[in-house]
Amino acid sequence: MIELSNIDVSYDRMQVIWDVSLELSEEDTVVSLVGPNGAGKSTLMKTMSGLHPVDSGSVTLWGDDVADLDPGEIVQHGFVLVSEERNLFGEMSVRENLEMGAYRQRDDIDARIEQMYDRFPILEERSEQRAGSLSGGEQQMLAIARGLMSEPKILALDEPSEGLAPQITDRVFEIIDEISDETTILLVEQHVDKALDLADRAYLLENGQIVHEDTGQGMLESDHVKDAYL
Ligand SMILES: Nc1ncnc2c1ncn2[C@@H]1O[C@H](COP(=O)(O)OP(=O)(O)OP(=O)(O)O)[C@@H](O)[C@H]1O
Repeated sequence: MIELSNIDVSYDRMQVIWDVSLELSEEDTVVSLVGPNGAGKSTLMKTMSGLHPVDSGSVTLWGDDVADLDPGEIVQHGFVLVSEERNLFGEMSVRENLEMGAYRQRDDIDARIEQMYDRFPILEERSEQRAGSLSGGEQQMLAIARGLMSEPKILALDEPSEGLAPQITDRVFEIIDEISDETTILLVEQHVDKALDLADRAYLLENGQIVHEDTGQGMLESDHVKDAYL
């Protein structure tokens, strides 16, 4: 579905990604990208969603070069990024935020909102409330639900548990597990143990390079990962 081939990425003249190749296929449920702060995980996600260009190499979605697509077309191709910042419309209601998530696909919006309310009952309770007034956990659920409104084939989640209490974090991981039955998840998470536990495959990124690829379980058992990240 998505393929990165030998990509290099820089900010101004500082190179932060070096010769990275990875792919996600229809068979994947959860693919986790782990590594220390500053390794380049968010940058890779931004590159995949067309928000940051590559210096060399290519990023393709279903065979089309991402560089030739605008961000809306990338969503239509089935790749949605829920970034760390969540980017909700704080002054708009929960329901309006969900409607915005479907801006590229206006059919059956009400039915899809109902599906989201079934999966996230708290959002139905808060339906008419301003998104900005929700708790951190509720905002994260809204950000995920809004991402799902366009029925992506790949949902990329950048640090979904950022700033959340442990109990809410556990709920967010349960939700990711549920969603992964229908949608491939690309996950970046500071809770490395949880991210690997859910993952069918994982990549370890250090200093902008992929240094290890394995199953989630294999990575959990790796001495290097255990020593450095668990
Ligand atoms: N907008 C930017 N301008 C300049 N440098 C940046 C920018 N964003 C990220 N970087 C740098 O690129 C490198 C990779 O950052 P990135 O945020 O992708 O890492 P990360 O693995 O997601 O880390 P974290 O877990 O801390 O978010 C870091 O050295 C970072 O300082």
